[in-house]
Amino acid sequence: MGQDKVYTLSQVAQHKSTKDCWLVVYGRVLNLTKFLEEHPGGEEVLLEVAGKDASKEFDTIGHSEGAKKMLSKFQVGVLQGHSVQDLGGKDDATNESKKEMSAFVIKDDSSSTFKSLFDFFVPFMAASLYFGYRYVTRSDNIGY
Ligand code: HEM
Repeated sequence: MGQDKVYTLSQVAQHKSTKDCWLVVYGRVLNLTKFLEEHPGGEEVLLEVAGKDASKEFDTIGHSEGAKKMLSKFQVGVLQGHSVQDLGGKDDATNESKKEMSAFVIKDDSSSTFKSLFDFFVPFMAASLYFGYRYVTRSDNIGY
């Protein structure tokens, strides 16, 4: 309800009392008035950042997935310049599809390829020279 409404930070700043407490987390404008007393972290911390962007503080605490999913319940709009997808549940699916692809790298070690060719070539040349020499100096070709 009214979640697409766009607010500026100065509009959010008008709501920073115990009876009217808004704040911004991850680009969402949240009305936490009813949540103040229920917040497991206490109402003081929320009132300290009331009317402001509290994304950093929300993050620093290391809120649970459950806490993150609660955000959309209190949402009354979005902060100007932000577009927000619903975090509720979707996040897990997104993370799931982000599973990294591991690349198969065929090791292209050209120096070792060259080395094995060379290893073959040297004895081959040596054998050719040896048998070539034996051939031209063989004792039964004296007719030439
Ligand atoms: C904006 C909406 C917020 C919601 C829905 C929310 C919700 C919650 C929930 C459910 C918990 C219980 C622990 C957990 O599940 O992670 C919690 C704990 C806490 N929250 Fe929040 N919170 C909000 C904002 C904030 C902000 C802005 C601050 C700090 C400025 C804050 C500070 C804390 C602290 C200090 C705790 C206690 C952590 C502990 O005992 O380890 N919360 N909050």
